[in-house]
Amino acid sequence: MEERGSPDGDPAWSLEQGAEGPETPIQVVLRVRPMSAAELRRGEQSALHCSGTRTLQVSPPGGGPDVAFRFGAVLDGARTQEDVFRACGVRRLAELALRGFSCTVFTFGQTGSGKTYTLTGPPPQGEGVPVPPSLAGIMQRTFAWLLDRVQHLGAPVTLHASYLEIYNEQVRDLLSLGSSRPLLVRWNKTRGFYVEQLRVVEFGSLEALMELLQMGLSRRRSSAHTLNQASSRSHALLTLYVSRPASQQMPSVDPREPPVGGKLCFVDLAGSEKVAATGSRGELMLEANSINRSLLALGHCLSLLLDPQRKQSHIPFRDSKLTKLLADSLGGRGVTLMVACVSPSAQCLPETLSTLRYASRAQRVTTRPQGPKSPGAKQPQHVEVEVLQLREENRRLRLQLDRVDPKAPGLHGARMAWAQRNLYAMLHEFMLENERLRKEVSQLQGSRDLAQDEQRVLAQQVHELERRLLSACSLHQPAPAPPCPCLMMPAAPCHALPPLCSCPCCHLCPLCRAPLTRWACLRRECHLPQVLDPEAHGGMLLSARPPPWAPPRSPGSAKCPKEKNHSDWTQTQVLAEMLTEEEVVPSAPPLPMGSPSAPPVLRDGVGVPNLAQRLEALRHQIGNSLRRGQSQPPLSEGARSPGQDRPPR
Ligand SMILES: Nc1ncnc2c1ncn2[C@@H]1O[C@H](COP(=O)(O)OP(=O)(O)OP(=O)(O)O)[C@@H](O)[C@H]1O
Repeated sequence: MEERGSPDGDPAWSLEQGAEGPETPIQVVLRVRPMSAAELRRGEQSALHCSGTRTLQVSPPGGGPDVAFRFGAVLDGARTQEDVFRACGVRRLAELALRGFSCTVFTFGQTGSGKTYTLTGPPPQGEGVPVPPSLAGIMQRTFAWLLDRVQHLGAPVTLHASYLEIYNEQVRDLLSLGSSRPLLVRWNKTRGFYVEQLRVVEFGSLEALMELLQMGLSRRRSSAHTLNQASSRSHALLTLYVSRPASQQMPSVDPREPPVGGKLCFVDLAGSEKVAATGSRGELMLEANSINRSLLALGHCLSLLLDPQRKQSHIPFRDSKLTKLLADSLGGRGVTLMVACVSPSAQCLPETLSTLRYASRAQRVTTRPQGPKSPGAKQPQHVEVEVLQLREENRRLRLQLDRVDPKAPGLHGARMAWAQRNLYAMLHEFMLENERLRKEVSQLQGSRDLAQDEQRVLAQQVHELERRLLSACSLHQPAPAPPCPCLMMPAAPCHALPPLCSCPCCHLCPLCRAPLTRWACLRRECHLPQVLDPEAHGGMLLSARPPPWAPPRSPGSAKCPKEKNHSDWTQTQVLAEMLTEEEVVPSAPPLPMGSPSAPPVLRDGVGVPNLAQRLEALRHQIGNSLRRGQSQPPLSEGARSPGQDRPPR
């Protein structure tokens, strides 16, 4: 069977070419499982007929017109696990994950329709009885393909995995080392919704990954009921994180966070069930109610996502843990594939029709896949917009809460308690998030203000030192001083008066290109006449020249790179960047506070020591030139005595 979504001719493949791709619909593949032994025993008839590779024909048992449904691919009961793997195009998703996209495969359908079978294959038939490789599901096949691909990539790739289940609206870690207690679902601006303290395990081989899968599968809740002997009672999410070396991506801000990079998530949803049909009682019934409620919330989000106007505003992803964790896959920046599973039996037709409608709706939902982004890329304004949106949602939730009238008909007993518990929990969680965001915004603003203050102080110091340097130089300068050919400083300090050359632009001698020792050209005598030739340089005024700390001209260039006036050069950002040779990021964490007289210190301790050293060098130079000025006799008439015109210290 041909693989869908192959790179050639598939518009979705162009995703990899841009940071944010076009609107991409959720891909839906429909799988009809074969009649089960029990269904055959009961003599049930098939109500489904696959006509072609993309259309499913539904024939109601009592006659009546057929109904047709079209999907990306329709696979009948004769299709093997390998056919399904190929038809779903999961290799394409894995490839996209390797390129930094966030991809999701989820199975959906009634209980007993074959979701778990499709994703992970049948359960082992006994202790130590291995499942034949031909029955391996989409997950094992994708794992094998991915690890093989990584091996042949020729570039280092790091792989991590996490595995969780949502059982009775509580998140549990299926890979936890100790006892598994419920984990909180949180939200932040870089990760969206995420599970706090979820164990993320690094693995390097297919065997290690298979072990993690088996560990999770064996811990996942399952029970027997009328329609399925091994029915999953929870939604399970296994996520693979693919990260490339630091040179190809930004590192994660928090070492406890999973690495930033591509993601491939497999979601095995618990099946919807009619409690009357499955005969669930007690705990089974509670589980069934919880499963149905979260699937209802998922369906509600899908319906709203279909409405372009609603999509822009509020989608109630917070209504359940499942919708929170699938928010990005459904309405966000992920690439998503849904495998809808149905039973062919006419007895299951109402549930099958419900699945088909659900799946039809899902394939009209679009996402905007987006490549990897730096975690710190968001600007404070974006955070503020998010805070505003969250406040609006907060207000809506309060309204919802107010509307829960204890005397309202139909809202009493357990339902009432459930509604209140959930709304209060949601509200509480939401307010905590809001509070965190507010703190973050004010921290960002504080750090930006500090950085600006700091840049102002540095600019003033450099300006002052520059002034002192120029005034010190003028003490020994023969009048009139011909300008230096490099146009960065008067010529006299550069070549005529050794060893006074202090022009930082002359790392190479502009005439002979020889490296300058102590910033003075060793062969200055031989080209002194050229230097002193007034034709060799444009008559640039000192006030129009960049200050001494301006960057050197590119070797071989006859002109200064770009003429800037003095105020341009003292623009604080430009200044700090040139001196430290790195970008000054206004949103970096706040600076440590120092005494006002202490030399300025930039964040991370990298830039400013550099800057401070340069300032120190400038100070040193001024001192030297002053000392020389004091010890030398006046060079010409009209030259002032050093004591007379000593620059302030
Ligand atoms: N394509 C198939 N070929 C053969 N057997 C299948 C197929 N699909 C499902 N089955 C069998 O049907 C039964 C139910 O399948 P499965 O447990 O995967 O359903 P499910 O949708 O995950 O159910 P639940 O939601 O209750 O967990 C299992 O015994 C499984 O082996």
